[in-house]
Amino acid sequence: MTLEKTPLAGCVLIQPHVFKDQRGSFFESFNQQKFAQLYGKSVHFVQDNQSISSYGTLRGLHFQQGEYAQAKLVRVISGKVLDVVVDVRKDSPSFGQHHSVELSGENNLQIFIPKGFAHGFVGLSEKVIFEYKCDAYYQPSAEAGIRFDDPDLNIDWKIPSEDMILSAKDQKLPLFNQLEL
Ligand SMILES: Cc1cn([C@H]2C[C@H](O)[C@@H](COP(=O)(O)OP(=O)(O)O[C@H]3O[C@H](C)C(=O)[C@H](O)[C@H]3O)O2)c(=O)[nH]c1=O
Repeated sequence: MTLEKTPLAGCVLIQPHVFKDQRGSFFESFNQQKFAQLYGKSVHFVQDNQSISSYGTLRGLHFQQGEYAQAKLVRVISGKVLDVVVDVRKDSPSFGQHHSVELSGENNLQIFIPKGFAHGFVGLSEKVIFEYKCDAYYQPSAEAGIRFDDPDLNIDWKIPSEDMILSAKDQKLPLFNQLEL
């Protein structure tokens, strides 16, 4: 397992070590002790989520606020996404900046997203099975979000807008400069 920093403080990429043999492959998708040794801080996840999306499905940008803020460890079990995180920590040097990375069932790459980030992804393959761990429980009353096409963020989602599939909720999310953080 190796860890690589991103330009956003606290947000890191994790590359598990994949064991391959004549049967196929194996890797530890999460190991609390190894994570803490590499990251320098422990994390205690309490909820695992899975979503299945078709090509063009864009989920996000979402985050939970206050005491319900979630750190997440996200990965793609099969398929491919462009995963995007936005730093919404007002006191952060990278406040308002975003980082995107391709996660896939092929590269097994994971991204650890600390509390204080909005998160979203768009499906780049025909079908995506997406799995992520959260260190705080789902709390609908604490949900917040940013419109995917926010002009200040200017995120390149890599697919034509006419291919995008969004929930009614996500289509009505506020712009970044309308957030009360
Ligand atoms: C997030 C969540 C949702 N739900 C229920 C609420 C809805 O009835 C249904 C679908 O929820 P939603 O449309 O918010 O699902 P996504 O658009 O995939 O939301 C996720 O999208 C981005 C990528 C994230 O990082 C967030 O963790 C999460 O907000 O599942 C639950 O019961 N528990 C949960 O933890």
